[in-house]
Amino acid sequence: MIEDRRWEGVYSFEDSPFLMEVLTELRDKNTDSIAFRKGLVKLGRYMGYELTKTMEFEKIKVETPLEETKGVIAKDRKNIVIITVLRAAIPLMEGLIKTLEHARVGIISASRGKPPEFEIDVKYVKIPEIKPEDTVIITDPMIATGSTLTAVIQEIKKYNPPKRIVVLGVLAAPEGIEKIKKKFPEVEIFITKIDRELNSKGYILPGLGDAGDRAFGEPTKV
Ligand SMILES: O=P(O)(O)OC[C@H]1O[C@H](OP(=O)(O)OP(=O)(O)O)[C@H](O)[C@@H]1O
Ligand SMILES: O=c1cc[nH]c(=O)[nH]1
Ligand SMILES: [Mg+2]
Repeated sequence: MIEDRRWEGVYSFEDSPFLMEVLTELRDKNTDSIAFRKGLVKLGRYMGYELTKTMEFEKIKVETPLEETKGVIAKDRKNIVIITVLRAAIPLMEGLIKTLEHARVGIISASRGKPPEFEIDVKYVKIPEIKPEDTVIITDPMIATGSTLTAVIQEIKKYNPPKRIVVLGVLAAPEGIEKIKKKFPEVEIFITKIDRELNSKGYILPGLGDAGDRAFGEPTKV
């Protein structure tokens, strides 16, 4: 995990050969949706484990069948709310919850409109109670313009303030991170890799394409 020099509280995982290998598979246009979803599950699981390194653990004593020794007990790990942003975050959440098994899960649907406005349509919000000791992990694989996450964070701010708000994703464009950190400086971002830029249609370059479509197929218009 490396803190990016451009912002405070923004971490990438370019130092992890395992994550870079999974990301390479996700980027490959020949990766089908089964392998793509599996890749997202793997990333979620591993990044959930990495996130525990930033959490509070308490030292305790433990009795083995032979003698007493020192141990630890997770505090923060038991106070987690994962917010899944539909659609593409579903496999990422599936992986995350394997490492953070105590988490309560909220769902938000947010779909991004056409350029240049990229209007965000939030239609479905089901969030469990948020307590002051909670870490809220918003999971969405792509931070492009940052408009979706801005709308999602605004939605979460309507609830009780948690101890931490953390964003966990796969790829981000610098523009998107800049937008979120400017509006919500307290929000921490953990992202597999920060890419170069956005194209005129708001896609991340080099990116991996449309994460929702690659995981679940292109939606049909009726
Ligand atoms: O930072 P932004 O510019 O707002 O873009 C990022 C959003 O775009 C994608 O969702 P999309 O709207 O394509 O929905 P989908 O997951 O259903 O495909 C992605 O999963 C993010 O939520
Ligand atoms: O590159 C991008 C940008 C937004 N949403 C995606 O799924 N991919
Ligand atoms: Mg999409």
